[in-house]
Amino acid sequence: MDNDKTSDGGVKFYTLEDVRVHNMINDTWLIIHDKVYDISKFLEEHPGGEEVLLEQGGADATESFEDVGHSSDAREMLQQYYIGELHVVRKVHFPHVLSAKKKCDLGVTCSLIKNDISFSYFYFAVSFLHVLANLSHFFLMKNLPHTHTQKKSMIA
Ligand code: HEM
Repeated sequence: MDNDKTSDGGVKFYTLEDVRVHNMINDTWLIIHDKVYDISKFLEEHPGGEEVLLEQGGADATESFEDVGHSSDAREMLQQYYIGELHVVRKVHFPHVLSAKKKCDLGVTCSLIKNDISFSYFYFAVSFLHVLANLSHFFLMKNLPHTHTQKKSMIA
């Protein structure tokens, strides 16, 4: 079963994981420019042969598609096989974590996330210590003249 999501506009979104399993004859999906195509019924019709399409099955074929220099007719043909968009995680705060999450969604190793999160904590801790050091310095400086006059009055 595909883990596809439908937005308000009725567009379906697929992750790379969803697309990856459609990599066989009679069930071939491709990604071209972040759009997902079900080209199962096109394999035999492809002027460049079905082999090249099967090789790209379940994957991002943007580069191979562009390398061939397909005609505008070929680009128009694509539309009839369109089934949805590649799911991309929206960017908000914490760019380290989100970029790692996106990599994870796109099927690249997720272990990077842990490193990125610990880097965020490390960055937070360093900033916190920096603020603490500045505050201590501020209060120390504020109290110094006071200590000095105290010493002077003690001597007198
Ligand atoms: C669903 C996506 C695709 C469509 C609709 C499509 C369509 C076409 C069409 C109509 C042609 C005839 C030449 C032209 O009009 O440009 C063609 C040729 C060709 N296509 Fe595709 N194609 C697709 C994907 C791919 C991919 C992913 C590859 C990857 C290698 C590829 C490789 C080729 C090759 C090698 C030729 C032969 C070029 C030649 O003989 O000069 N195609 N394709």
